[in-house]
Amino acid sequence: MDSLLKHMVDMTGHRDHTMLDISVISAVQELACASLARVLTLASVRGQLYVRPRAVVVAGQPARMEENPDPSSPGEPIANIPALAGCIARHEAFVDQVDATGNHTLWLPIWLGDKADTCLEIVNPTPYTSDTIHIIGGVLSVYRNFQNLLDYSERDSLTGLLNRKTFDDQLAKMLLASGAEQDSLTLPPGEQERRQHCQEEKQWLAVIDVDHFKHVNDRFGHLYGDEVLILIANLLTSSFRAQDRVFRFGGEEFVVLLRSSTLDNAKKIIERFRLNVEQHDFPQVGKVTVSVGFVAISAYEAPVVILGRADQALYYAKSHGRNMACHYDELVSGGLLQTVESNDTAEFF
Ligand SMILES: Nc1nc2c(ncn2[C@@H]2O[C@H](COP(=O)(O)OP(=O)(O)OP(=O)(O)O)[C@@H](O)[C@H]2O)c(=O)[nH]1
Repeated sequence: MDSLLKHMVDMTGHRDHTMLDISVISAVQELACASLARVLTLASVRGQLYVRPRAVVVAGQPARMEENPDPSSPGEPIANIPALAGCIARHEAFVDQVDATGNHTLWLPIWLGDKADTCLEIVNPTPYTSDTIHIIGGVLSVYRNFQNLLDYSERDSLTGLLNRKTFDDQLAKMLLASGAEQDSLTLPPGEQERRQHCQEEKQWLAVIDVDHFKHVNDRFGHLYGDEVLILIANLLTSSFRAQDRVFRFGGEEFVVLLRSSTLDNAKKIIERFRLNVEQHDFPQVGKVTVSVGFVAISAYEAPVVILGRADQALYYAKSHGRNMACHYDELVSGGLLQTVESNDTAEFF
């Protein structure tokens, strides 16, 4: 009982999804004396469910996050794990399967209404007692409630997108990850040149602003204005990829962090979104357009500098006709934007 309480205190002491995941699998692994426990993400892509591990703990070792080896892949099709696929299809609380080596795998989806986007997987050489399943079920209920609470504090209440506060945390994490990656690269002779020729995958930041939104509010009223923002949030979510992150920054401004993309792909994805908005028929309001400014994220630049550059490209789009996406570096190299270095940051004129 002491151990259970200790885990509950630990779980509810976090303000971060990653730490909460680490904390829940550590608790479950210890309470079930499991050889392995994982937190799985269940992602729906074009109507198909995929499974991807996001945290793992092996008995005797500390829990750790699982890096996605291929960010462009949504994971393993759930059809490859028939027992779990059946459990999800039947909306069951758990399913237990014994494999050829005698190991028992217990899957417990975290249901929120009729949707489960997280599942716990616990592997054990011996069968689970009903007491163990009961205790784990209780831990998972606390986990689910706490996850809900974290979601609520991280999201914008109108659109359901991630909010500005979450953006600061996620950008800091992205900068840390890309800094570590860049530092670990010791390029052999010739590789530097080769990389400059082929397009490198980078992280990108895009700032999106609805054009003439004040006019929408003034002409149709705030309720229709709000509906436009919700529909644009939906178009953002459907136009960008599952590994990208979409934020409402406030008002009619949105920010997207695009992960691991070449310049050509980043352009294509952003342009696809801009066109999706242009072609959408907004009820009552009719046509709405957006302007976009985007820039590559560098681990060696302060967040305020990166954001400032994307804003400058957005400002350029706004003042040159709107309904367009502008790439900061292209504007600078084309002589359309000028930067002057001052101290260690760049300023614009
Ligand atoms: N309906 C609604 N309107 C909002 C919300 N937040 C901000 N606004 C409005 O968004 C409008 C933004 O107007 P401006 O900053 O002048 O920009 P704009 O009219 O889009 O013009 P450009 O950006 O230059 O194309 C203001 O009228 C704000 O009141 C919101 O949550 N809901």
